[in-house]
Amino acid sequence: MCRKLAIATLLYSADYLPGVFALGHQVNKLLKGAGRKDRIETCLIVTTSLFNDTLSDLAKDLLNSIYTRIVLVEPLECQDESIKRNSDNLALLERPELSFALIKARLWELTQFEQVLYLDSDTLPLNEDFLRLFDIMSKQTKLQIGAVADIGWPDMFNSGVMMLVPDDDTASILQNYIIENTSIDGSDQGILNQFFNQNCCIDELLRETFPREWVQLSFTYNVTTPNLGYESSPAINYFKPTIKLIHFIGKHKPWSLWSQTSFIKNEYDNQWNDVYEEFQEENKLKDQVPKICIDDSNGDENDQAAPPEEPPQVSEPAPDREAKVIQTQDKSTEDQDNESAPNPVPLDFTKWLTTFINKDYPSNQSSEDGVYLKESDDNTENTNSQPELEGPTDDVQEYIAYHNEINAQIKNEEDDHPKEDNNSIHNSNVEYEQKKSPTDDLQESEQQKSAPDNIQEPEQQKSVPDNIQEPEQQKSVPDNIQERVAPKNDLPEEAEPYALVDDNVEYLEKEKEGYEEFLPDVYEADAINDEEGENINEEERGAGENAVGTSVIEGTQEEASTTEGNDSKPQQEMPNFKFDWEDSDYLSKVERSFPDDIFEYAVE
Ligand SMILES: O=c1ccn([C@@H]2O[C@H](COP(=O)(O)OP(=O)(O)O[C@H]3O[C@H](CO)[C@@H](O)[C@H](O)[C@H]3O)[C@@H](O)[C@H]2O)c(=O)[nH]1
Ligand SMILES: [Mn+2]
Repeated sequence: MCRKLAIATLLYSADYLPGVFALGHQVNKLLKGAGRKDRIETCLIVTTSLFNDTLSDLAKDLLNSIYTRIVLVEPLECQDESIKRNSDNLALLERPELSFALIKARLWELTQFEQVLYLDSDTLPLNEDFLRLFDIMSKQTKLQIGAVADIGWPDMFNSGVMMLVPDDDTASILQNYIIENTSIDGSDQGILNQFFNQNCCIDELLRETFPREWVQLSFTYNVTTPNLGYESSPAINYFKPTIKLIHFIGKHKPWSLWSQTSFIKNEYDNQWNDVYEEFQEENKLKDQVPKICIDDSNGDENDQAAPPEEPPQVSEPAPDREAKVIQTQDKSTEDQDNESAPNPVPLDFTKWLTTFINKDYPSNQSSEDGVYLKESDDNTENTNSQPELEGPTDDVQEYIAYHNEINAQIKNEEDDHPKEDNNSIHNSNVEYEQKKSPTDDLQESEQQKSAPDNIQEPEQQKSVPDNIQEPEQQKSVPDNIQERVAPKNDLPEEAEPYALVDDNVEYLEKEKEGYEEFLPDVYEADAINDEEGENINEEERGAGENAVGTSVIEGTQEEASTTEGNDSKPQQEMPNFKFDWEDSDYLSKVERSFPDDIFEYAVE
């Protein structure tokens, strides 16, 4: 009998895409190395509106190539109420963007799998040994969760790495529990602990009958960093060879500018960078996605070019999609002579976002619209829910607004300084994109016919509607809630979200000619044909598999970095990339809601 296994991660905002890319890339590599690529699926849980409305075709294409299954999910029912209820606790965390992480509760809806290893997108497995979790927890029951103690409160688990058994009943009960209870930390970690962790049952009497169980795993499966408490601990040296996975908790992720420019670098940040670099190289993104560097002398940014002699692989100019992809390369390719820039930063958030976010999205939306608001509108009758979604919504709006502003700026600069035509393909694409008209949209719609097989994979099509139409789940929701538009009704009959996916892919298909080389070759339609044969029946799954690894310990190693790659070559004269608003008091207005990276980037 086959055990259907998956490694899943989550994405509900575009700024975590680097994490999702790097993680997927690394997991694929390790699965391959372990000879388990055909036995364990890689699954991305992504919010429908983010995927359909916000991500660029390039981003979707990459995600499709990395993950064997992409599951589009709608916000939880009563998300607004839950977020509101949790807002005070979440404020203590100072991480408003995490309000939406409650959507992790949908992981238990992935009943197409018998067991799922969930990994936050800010995690990085270091070696194949992390796959041992499937062995350690091979007898896991649906009432158990396997996780590592959190360093903040070790009687609770960290929800960035979780072994779970999907189950409709559990999913339904959990989602009701979320509706009715306030999370300790205002987000998923708190509420999942309250739901699964016996330690969170502070009434001794009730604890006797606590129905679920946290199975504590070795810290080496989820070594969180930064971890100041352990920073100078010799334990890190002792346990280092046993560490299987690193988790970059907190506001600053390895891909954020703060991390990139910080003098103090964690060696694991560097490892993450290596993986991301490799991902880019394998997918030929280096020529597609611009970089910047930070000029330390004046704080201005300067673009680092993709080599102009290696333009995208097309000789014919200007399909729409390509134009989108190339759109931001104008700055980075113009006037470039391939100098290696000092202090290269792998991700230019501004341009990076314009590459991976559907450029049409912001311009088609009113400034009041945002990703989260849109989702909220889709799922509730309450159209005034935006204040409750303040954090993420504002963030998304802000960076979309920012992104528009940058585009406008770039365009102005182009008008002022017409490009030298040493990159005619790029330039023509840019112009093409900027001239994009309604006619182009018509052309796009013509392209929406046959999607590639991988997307039409029936299982994948099934996954969302099945999950969302789960009748028990509906039943168990209180009446007042049920009257609200249930997610299943918002996912108009299975095809609609996929129609959108297909549209995008279809769009790719037509353009594929120019991108063939670019398209990664890692997609495997049938990832699970598993004969692992462990044949574990539900009943046989005894409780209390105390999967405890032997060693529990360790935290972080922060190391002063040798600022590698900092070989300051003289900068080429670059257009002034400082914006008017930088001299105004604009930043004082936007500081509150800008994502860190962008804010830091702007300040610098
Ligand atoms: O804007 C966001 C924020 C989060 N995520 C996803 O949600 C996960 C959780 O967010 P993260 O920033 O990783 O949270 P942590 O800093 O790791 O904070 C802790 O607290 C969170 C809230 O309880 C838990 O979700 C985490 O697992 C736990 O490690 C991310 O990895 C992403 O997969 C997004 O897609 N977009
Ligand atoms: Mn995390």
